[in-house]
Amino acid sequence: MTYKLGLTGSIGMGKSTTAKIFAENGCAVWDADAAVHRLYSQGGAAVAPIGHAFPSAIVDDAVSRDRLKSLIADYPDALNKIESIVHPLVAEDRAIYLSETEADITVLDIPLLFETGADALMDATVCVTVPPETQKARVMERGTMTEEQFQAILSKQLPDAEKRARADYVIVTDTLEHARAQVQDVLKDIQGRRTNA
Ligand SMILES: CC(C)(COP(=O)(O)OP(=O)(O)OC[C@H]1O[C@@H](n2cnc3c(N)ncnc32)[C@H](O)[C@@H]1O)[C@@H](O)C(=O)NCCC(=O)NCCS
Ligand SMILES: Nc1ncnc2c1ncn2[C@@H]1O[C@H](COP(=O)(O)OP(=O)(O)OP(=O)(O)O)[C@@H](O)[C@H]1O
Repeated sequence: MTYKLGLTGSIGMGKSTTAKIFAENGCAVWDADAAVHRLYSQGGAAVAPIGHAFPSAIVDDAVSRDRLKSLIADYPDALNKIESIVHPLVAEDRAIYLSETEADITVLDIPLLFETGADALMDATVCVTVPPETQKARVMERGTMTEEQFQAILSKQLPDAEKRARADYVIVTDTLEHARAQVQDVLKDIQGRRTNA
């Protein structure tokens, strides 16, 4: 059975970039945000239930993220309702992926790893981190969110310090070289433990 390595970190901390480095080192990667993109697209399983709860969120038979973001800005509680629809569908997508993968190690990029209790299903966990000023600058640089939207998402996430305390491994994503070296250290450690087990 594949070794399940849960990868988390707050918004903009470097999960996707670090997941890519794990993939370059031979790991399979399942990405929760990418699963949400599939679920929201035409024919995706979230389109009907989101449309039922928020008819204005549907554009061209798909869930519009821009419409969702303005709904959340107007009604902050909308995010809880969206989560209650989306999270079970994401968990189903993950279970199917895990049952089919033949990789030795699978990295599961899950922003809400600890918040949703998915950490209990993992063999080990990794938290990516940078100082809060760097985090905010990186998110704002993308230009996809207002400061209010950033704060709304941040307030839904476990604080960075708590994630770091709970994770088995911490990777500082200040530079790519540093992140690559730490990914290799994590993989060496896991492989060592598996051969000694
Ligand atoms: C709020 C939405 C419309 C924003 O879309 P947008 O494309 O601008 O941003 P993106 O999806 O890339 O999210 C940016 C960051 O915020 C995180 N995030 C998204 N939703 C949440 C949430 N409900 N709670 C905490 N963090 C979240 C993402 O994981 C990511 O790290 C979208 O993220 C969404 O529909 N979220 C609800 C589904 C969900 O809970 N996803 C989290 C992973 S399962
Ligand atoms: N090790 C690193 N060195 C330098 N820059 C990095 C590193 N890791 C990530 N970044 C930069 O930080 C930004 C956020 O990274 P990334 O998209 O990987 O974060 P994320 O945690 O997946 O974000 P989100 O939570 O919004 O999905 C990007 O601009 C990326 O280029």
